[in-house]
Parts: sequence; C-alpha cells; structure tokens
Amino acid sequence: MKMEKQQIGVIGAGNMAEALIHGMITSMRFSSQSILVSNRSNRDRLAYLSKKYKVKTTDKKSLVEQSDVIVLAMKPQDIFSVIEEIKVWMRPNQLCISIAAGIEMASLQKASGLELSIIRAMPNTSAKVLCSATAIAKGENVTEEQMELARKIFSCVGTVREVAEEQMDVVTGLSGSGPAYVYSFLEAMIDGGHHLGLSQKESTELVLQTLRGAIEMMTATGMKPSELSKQICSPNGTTVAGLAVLNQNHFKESVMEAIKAATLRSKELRKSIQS
Ligand SMILES: NC(=O)C1=CN([C@@H]2O[C@H](COP(=O)(O)OP(=O)(O)OC[C@H]3O[C@@H](n4cnc5c(N)ncnc54)[C@H](O)[C@@H]3O)[C@@H](O)[C@H]2O)C=CC1
Ligand SMILES: O=C(O)[C@@H]1CCC=N1
Repeated sequence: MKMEKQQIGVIGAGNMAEALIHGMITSMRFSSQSILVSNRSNRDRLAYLSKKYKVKTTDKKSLVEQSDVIVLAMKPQDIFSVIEEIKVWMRPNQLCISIAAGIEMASLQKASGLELSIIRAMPNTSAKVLCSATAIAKGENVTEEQMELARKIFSCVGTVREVAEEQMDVVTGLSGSGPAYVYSFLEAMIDGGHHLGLSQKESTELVLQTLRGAIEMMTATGMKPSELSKQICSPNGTTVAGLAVLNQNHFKESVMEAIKAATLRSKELRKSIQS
C-alpha cells in the first residue's frame, strides 16, 4: 500500500489522538514524519508520543501552517477556544476533522469566520486495537479528495461509514459510547459465572469467546439476533429460563433507553457549550 503524502496535524494528545496516531503509523499508510501533534500544556504527553511513535510535536501555529488536515481531538468543551486560537493561521478550504461529540460543523465554521472544509467523525476507543466503528459526515465545502483522505485516516483504525450529520448524535450514543455498554454486559456475564463457582479467569475466557462466537455467527450467517437466539432455546431448557429473567428485567428496553439517553446527551452537549 502506498504511503500518503499529506501532512496530518493532530491537536490534542489524549486517548483518541494516540489511538489515531498508532493506527496511522502501524497501517504503514502514513509516516511518522507526516504527523504533527500539538497539545495544551502537557509536555510529558507530547514527549511520550514523540518517543513512542517518532511523530513531530510542535506549537499550534506551525502545526496549522504545515498541515493539509487538522484533526481536532480535544474535549467538546475545549474545541471553541482552540478554533478561536488557531483561526488566524488557518487557510480557507483547509480541511478540519472534528471528533468532538455533539459539536456541529456549522458552529465550528461560524466560530472560525472562514470557509473551512469540515468533516465530523465519531470513532470509538476500539481504535486502539484497530477495531473502531467510525462514522464520518461531510461538511458543505468538502471535496471528494478531502473525504477520501478522511476515509484513509479512519480506515487505519477500523471500519468507516459515511452518514448525514443529522445522524451523528445517534452514532455517538450507539457506537461512540457503545463499547462501554458492551463492557457492562461483559462484566455482568463474567461476574455471573464467577459467583456461581468458576474462577475469574475461567469465566472471563468463556465469556469472551462466547461473545466472539456470537458476533461471528451473526456476521457469517447474516441471520437476525432473534433467529439465532431461537436456535439456542430448547423447549423448557436452560436458555429459555435465562432469557425469561432478562425479559422480566426489561433488558432490551434498558439498552435501548441507554442509547437514547446518550444520543440526547450528545444534543445537550452542544447546547450547554454554546449557550
Ligand atoms: N473517549 C472516547 O470514547 C471517544 C471520544 N471522542 C471524542 O474525542 C475527543 C477527545 O477525547 P479523548 O481523547 O477521550 O480526551 P482526552 O482528555 O484523553 O484528550 C483530550 C486532549 O486535548 C487536549 N487539549 C485540551 N484543550 C486543549 C487546547 N486548548 N489546545 C490543545 N490541546 C488541548 C488535552 O490536553 C488532551 O491531551 C472528545 O471530543 C470526545 O468527545 C470520540 C469518540 C470516542
Ligand atoms: O462519553 C463521551 O462523551 C465520549 C463521546 C463518545 C464516547 N465517549
């Protein structure tokens, strides 16, 4: 695969920034030298990234001036002050990719006072193991070439699906926050097995492989979860007994409500930050 030529500037040196940098470099699509990173004040963090990934670290001014694309990887609460700071160095039509939850492209555009090319992306923490489910949404002035670059960046850390910006709140509540729901479920299953006599290790191994197998079954067969579930349920058997308890406790409704709450929070985030 050929190495990309573009300069990628990443502002914010936290968890998601590191996952993206790690993915871009291990995919061999981007060289360390083509990645610039800048952060607020934490010099240790920049030194760590520079040592581990051999990326260049710099101040925001030279990052903005040298980069073909600026990835905004700070918390939603910090993004407007960063735009305020860097807008004087930005060029019209410069590509900006924001991974901030809840923040709309129009408000970033407005804050910059420039005709930027903005793409919104929502990866998840599984980017660290190159298994993110990332959604990207295209802003108004974005060219197909710029979208292609965004796809290349995020495909280094997993799958990429394009959605309309209106879908970004639900994507955030579903796949952005989603790994945390799965960890809750995993913890419940592991503890369930452990409390009934398995060692923590035994229970963990069995649960992880059960989840992998279920995902593989759905992927390989294309069957619906309810159809696959039926195959496990013998009449009057163990699975029916287990599922009855999940249903009594409104498991499905609970998960759906969790996704709804996270989606609403994504919408509220922008209101609380912008007002
Ligand atoms: N953690 C997650 O599961 C996901 C997070 N996101 C989004 O990614 C963004 C980053 O999240 P994390 O990496 O988890 O946060 P983090 O807290 O690990 O990293 C944020 C980084 O931004 C830097 N920063 C803050 N203000 C700055 C400024 N003025 N100038 C330069 N750098 C500044 C901080 O120093 C820190 O290094 C957030 O907007 C979040 O909504 C998106 C998908 C998943
Ligand atoms: O909890 C959050 O706000 C971020 C966005 C998606 C995942 N984590």
